[in-house]
Formats: sequence, C-alpha cells, structure tokens
Amino acid sequence: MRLLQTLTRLVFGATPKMRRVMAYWASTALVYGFCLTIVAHEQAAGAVPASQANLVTALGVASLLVFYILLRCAPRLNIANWKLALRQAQFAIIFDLVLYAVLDTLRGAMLIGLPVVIVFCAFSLRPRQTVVLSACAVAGLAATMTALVLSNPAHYPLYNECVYFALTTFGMVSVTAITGELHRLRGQLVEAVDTIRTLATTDELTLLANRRHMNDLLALEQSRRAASRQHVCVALIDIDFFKAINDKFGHAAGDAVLKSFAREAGATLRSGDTLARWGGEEFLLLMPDTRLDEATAVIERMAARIAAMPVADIDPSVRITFSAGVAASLPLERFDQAIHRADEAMYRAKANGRNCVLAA
Ligand SMILES: Nc1nc2c(ncn2[C@@H]2O[C@H](COP(=O)(O)OP(=O)(O)OP(=O)(O)O)[C@@H](O)[C@H]2O)c(=O)[nH]1
Repeated sequence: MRLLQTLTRLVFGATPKMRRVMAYWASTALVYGFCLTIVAHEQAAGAVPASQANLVTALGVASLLVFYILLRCAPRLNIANWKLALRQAQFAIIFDLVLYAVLDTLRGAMLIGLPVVIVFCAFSLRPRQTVVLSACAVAGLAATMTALVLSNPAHYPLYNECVYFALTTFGMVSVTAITGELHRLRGQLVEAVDTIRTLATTDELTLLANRRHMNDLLALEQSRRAASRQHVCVALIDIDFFKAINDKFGHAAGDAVLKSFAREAGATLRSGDTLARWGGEEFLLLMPDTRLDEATAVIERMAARIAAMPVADIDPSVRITFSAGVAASLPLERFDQAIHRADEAMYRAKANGRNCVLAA
C-alpha cells in the first residue's frame, strides 16, 4: 500500500495541483493511445504503410513523454500552466490532422479529436486564445482536406470532405462558444466564493475577523502549537462606558467609535497577531509566539494609541479607553480556558476603575 502511494507520488506528483495537471495528461495519453491503436489496426489491415504508421506512433509517444517531463518540471522551470496547455493543444491539433491524412477508412474518427482538444483547454486558456486555436484548427483541417482531394480525388471525394468539414466546423464553433461561457461562469463562481469567504470571516462593521473566523484560527493555532510548544497569549478587550457613548452621541457615533478602534488597534499589532470582534464592543486578540509580559506591553501600547484617537461624530474632548484582561495559554491547555481567565482578568480591570490592562 505504502509502495503504491510512493509510486503514485513519484509519477503524478505530491501536490493536488500537480495531480490535477497529471490527470489531464493521463486523459490525453488515453486519447493518443486510442488513436495509435487505430493506426496499428489500419497498418495490420494493409491500409496504412508501415513506415507512416511507425513514424506517427513514434511522434505520438515521444510527444507524450516530452509533455510529461515538461509538465512535471513546470513549477521548477517556472513555466506557466497555460503556456504548456497551449503548446500541448497546438501539437494535438497538428497530430490529429496528420492522422486524418495518414489513416484510411477510419480517418473520420479523427475529426472528433479537434473539439476534444478545445474542451481540454476550457480551464487553462482564455476565451480569445481558444477562439484563435479553434480557427487555426478549422483552417488546418480545410488545408488538409484540400490537399487530400487535390492529390487523389477518387479516394477523397470532394462531396464527402465538404460534409465532414461542415459538420466538424459546426462542432468546433459550438464547443468554442460553450468553453467561452464556461470561462465566464467560472470567473463569476470564483468572485462569488471570494465574497462568501469574506462575508463568512469578516465583521461587517469593523472589517476585523469575526467570531467564527477567530474560532477557526484558534483551532488552527491549537494544532500548530501542539507541535511547537511555543508561548501563545490571548486578550479580551472591552471598550469602557460604550453604552454612554451610544446614549449621548447616537448609535451611528457608537459605530464610528468601533470602526476607529478597529483601525487604530489593528495598526499597533505585529503581523502574526489577530484581532477579532468577539461581541458588541468586545474584542479578542490572539498573539502567537508571545510571552505574557510582551503581550501586556502590546496592549498597553494599543491603549495609549486609542486614548489619543480622534473620532468623528463625537465631542473631541471625549477620550476612548478600554479595559483588558490578558492570559498566557498554558501548554496542552485548550484556548477557551485561557480566554475564560482573560475574561475574568478583564472584569477585574473593569472593577478596578477601567482603563487598565490586567494579566490573569
Ligand atoms: N453603536 C453600536 N453599539 C453597540 C454595538 N454592539 C453593541 N453595542 C452597544 O454597546 C453597549 C454595551 O454596553 P454595556 O455592556 O453596558 O457596556 P459599557 O457601557 O461599555 O460599560 P462597561 O463595559 O462596564 O464599561 C450596549 O448599549 C450595546 O447596545 C454596535 O455594533 N454598534
């Protein structure tokens, strides 16, 4: 079982992205394999000369190997995915047309290969690139068919080739239009997922992380620190006399205070810290890799900045202060226990006259 896993990782790569790319390559290999089986069948039936059959077989196998190596090495060689997809598609179209010219009774089967190539490009090329690729494929088909009709009109009747050409062109136009639509819908889906992610993780008023997102971050931090055993601190921060601000200046002014608080408090934090709106005028601060004395210093610095913060809509003489409780999360302790101790410290800070930071 482990040997199979190692082999799979070796052949198809370790990352999900690489495995998806290799799954596309494997599908292409299947299609090539099918076409080369037809070539072998026609060679055995004497309809295709051995020299031509061997040449296209060697070309098909070599291209599969070259693209396999390029796709596997693309991240290291810094080659963009779409560039390789485009090259693969261009080669597949030429190979398909060569097979159409080389094969005899089953050559009509090759026509379905052209729309298949366009479908394969649906998620890697831009609509304009796909349109140009389709147009080139149709032009190539027209040139191949013309050459065949001119070289041997008895074997390649003009009427038959025209019917094949018209139907294939119709198929190509339809598939190209559908891939364009798919591309547009995919763009909309990516945007919608982004919006949903933002709505699900951000507090609408303050634009800080919301409580749900903070709970996810705490769970993530819990598993991370289980391995690292580093110091982590949490702090609960509650704005003082917030009800009085609402009552005196109105709810909109209260909202402005919350927004200003979030902006100014966020500006005092280090890159690894996360401040979330935990409830109405209460905030939870998560400080990874931080000792208790460092955490207390961070919050005191924040208090000084908040006290100096001007807020639109309220009397400039009113200073905003907060009370905070900070706790170090003990090794192997769940975060909710540390948050509970920070909460108790915060209530003591309130009872002590507010506008202070107390460690649990
Ligand atoms: N403007 C505004 N007010 C809010 C929001 N969420 C909660 N509040 C108000 O915040 C106030 C909190 O009041 P209290 O819990 O009594 O706390 P406080 O007045 O700050 O008193 P202490 O915490 O003891 O200093 C309540 O009046 C809530 O209605 C909000 O999003 N916007």
